[in-house]
Amino acid sequence: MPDMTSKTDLPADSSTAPRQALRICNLSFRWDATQPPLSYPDITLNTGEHLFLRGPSGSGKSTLLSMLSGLIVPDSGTLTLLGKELANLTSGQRDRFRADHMGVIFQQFNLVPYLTTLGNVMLPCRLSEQRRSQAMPTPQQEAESLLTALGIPQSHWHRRVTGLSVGQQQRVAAARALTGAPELILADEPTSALDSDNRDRFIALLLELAAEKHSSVIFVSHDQSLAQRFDHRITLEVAP
Ligand SMILES: Nc1ncnc2c1ncn2[C@@H]1O[C@H](COP(=O)(O)OP(=O)(O)OP(=O)(O)O)[C@@H](O)[C@H]1O
Repeated sequence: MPDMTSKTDLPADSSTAPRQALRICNLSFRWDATQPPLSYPDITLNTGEHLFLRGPSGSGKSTLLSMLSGLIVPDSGTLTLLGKELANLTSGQRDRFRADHMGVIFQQFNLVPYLTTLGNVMLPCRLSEQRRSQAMPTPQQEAESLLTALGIPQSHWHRRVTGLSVGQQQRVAAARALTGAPELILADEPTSALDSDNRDRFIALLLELAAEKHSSVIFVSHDQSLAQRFDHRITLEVAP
């Protein structure tokens, strides 16, 4: 695997930050001892800011999201989320931290097929007391208002989520990520199944709803045309 270099327009540090959502310093990760490590630029992201992360296939975007969500731990460097150094937490504590503070939108949505649309959106509130207490005014009412904002007709709310179209499932996954106002939203290529009109509408809504909830968004995509919508942009590169 080739070395990776990266370009960023972010400051490496910001001592005047109101509150840091994310700070990455000298971060690297190696999947395999025979390969050179993936290394990352230093990043500081304040609460409520959003970051667009792009780069070619193999440049390490998904690996970074796996580190951010606490599924894997860095080999070196530090990764601090909401003031907590993730490497100092046990794997159980990282799972709890993820449930309490992160909404994740995967490329394949990862919706629970036997639950209804509403059941999927309310799931984070079943798994986290903190998310439940932040769902306003109640988990169900918040889920309904998110689904309305994201254009999912009421007639679909009590149906199994697998009966919805791909574009609708994508928006359900966004509603689930936003419910209970997590401080961080991680979105991995969430618009790959959408045409350009729907994609633009989806991103505008995602950023608007995240702003209402004061959530920071880290959005991964290959699609350069989306970059201007975000406060900050990072490009990861695979060196030749
Ligand atoms: N589970 C894994 N085991 C071993 N190597 C892995 C694993 N996941 C990723 N890699 C390797 O790490 C490197 C970065 O992969 P990663 O999936 O993070 O890149 P990416 O930028 O997200 O790519 P894509 O845009 O294709 O999703 C690649 O060389 C890949 O082969």
